[in-house]
Amino acid sequence: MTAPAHPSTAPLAPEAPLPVRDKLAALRVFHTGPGKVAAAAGPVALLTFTPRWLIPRYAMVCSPRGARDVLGRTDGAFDKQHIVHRQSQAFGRNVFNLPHEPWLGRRRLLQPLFTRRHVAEYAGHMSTSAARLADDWIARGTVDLDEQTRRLTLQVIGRSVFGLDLGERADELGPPVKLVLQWLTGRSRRPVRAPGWLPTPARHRMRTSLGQIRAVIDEAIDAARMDPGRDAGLVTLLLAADDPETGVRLTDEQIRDELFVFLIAGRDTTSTTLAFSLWSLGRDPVLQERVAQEVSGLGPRALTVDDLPKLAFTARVIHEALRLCPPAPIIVRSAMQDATVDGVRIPAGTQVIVGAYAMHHDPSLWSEPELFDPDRFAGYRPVGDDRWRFLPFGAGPRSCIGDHFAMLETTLGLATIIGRTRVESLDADFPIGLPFTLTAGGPVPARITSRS
Ligand code: HEM
Repeated sequence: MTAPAHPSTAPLAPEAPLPVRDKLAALRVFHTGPGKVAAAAGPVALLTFTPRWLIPRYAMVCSPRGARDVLGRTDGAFDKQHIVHRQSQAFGRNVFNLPHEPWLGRRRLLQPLFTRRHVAEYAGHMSTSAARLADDWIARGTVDLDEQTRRLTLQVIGRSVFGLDLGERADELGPPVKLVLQWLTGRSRRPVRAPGWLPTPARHRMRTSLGQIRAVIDEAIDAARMDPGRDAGLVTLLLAADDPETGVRLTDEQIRDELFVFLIAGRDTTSTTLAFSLWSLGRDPVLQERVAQEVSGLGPRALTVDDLPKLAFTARVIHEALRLCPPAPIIVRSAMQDATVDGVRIPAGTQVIVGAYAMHHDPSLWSEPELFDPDRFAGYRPVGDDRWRFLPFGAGPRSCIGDHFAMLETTLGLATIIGRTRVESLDADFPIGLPFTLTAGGPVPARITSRS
């Protein structure tokens, strides 16, 4: 896309007319914060603090045009230099956190591994795992959808990405993954912190967790290298991948860093989407019946990637879950130069927050935004600015590389579970928690019965 009007001709974005306390709260409560700033100051607003040398200036962007002007830039004008990206480099430099220049080649190398065709090759494990889990739920009677979908997605990532049957170890990996995410959230929400060399208990716990995760990753790389012919998932493709322009391959350390981010970026996001979808259907028997009927039309067998075109309503349920409960409620960048965003100027050095959750809940962009209505996505083919109002996977050059993988997993997972079970949500609210990605903040209890 072309760059918007030159920033020197645009007026400076307005400062949000809010007390410091409310500005800080808007930064800490990732999902609803940007919407509150937009209500007070309009779709693009600055949050300036003193002292300026200690706390950077922020901008909140909550309009589709604003999102386009930030996320659509292909020249690195809004780069991944935000504190969250720098902090996450403690876990390695990967396609998620690399700045623009080194990112270009890395994404070029990885992109072919995430096309629909490739994903279909290594990501077919969802139905089997989901069917096993659903039968276990029926035996239990009552389950916590949050805990259970986290287990499921870790199992599936274990098989599809690492080529490992994690079995019981999937449960063991849950706590270290959670701790690493919590550490990252804590660091990015606190502008003032202990110096890097200080051995705090939190750092010690984080390093231990990191070691546990890395041990599994190393095991996956070794196993794939020893037996390249086996069904070893994405890791096998990573070992063989090269940059289509330069022919350069990834080093073992780079492969390890990429696998790490696939685990961190792909686990809680997909599990929350599944948990929220199941909870929503568990509150609405009519919608749930429509999913069940769609699945029963396919016959009593394990679902495969070829069934996706026939699971259109199930996919709409997933989209609606991603709208109401986007696992990435905000998308953050740093302005590397002065830039025009939705007609106003954002100065270089500003930390920019695009409010995806705020736009997904904006009544001027969606009718009855709080209503769970999957049919709003029937025939949804957004064009022009409209396509920037729905950002579950981000947008522009740095949009989610795992979007096909995530849609495949969640659609097959939801269809398989609803095809076998009736879900009745026992709580009227879905508890929102915020450890980095938007996840459930507590148990999501549901009563499960068999459909057969
Ligand atoms: C429902 C599931 C998922 C959601 C909602 C989601 C959401 C997102 C979003 C919003 C971004 C853009 C972040 C930004 O612009 O700063 C992103 C980037 C990314 N996601 Fe996902 N994601 C999901 C699943 C996955 C999976 C399964 C994987 C890997 C297997 C993955 C890997 C990544 C990576 C590597 C990036 C960085 C891409 C880049 O900067 O080039 N995600 N994701």
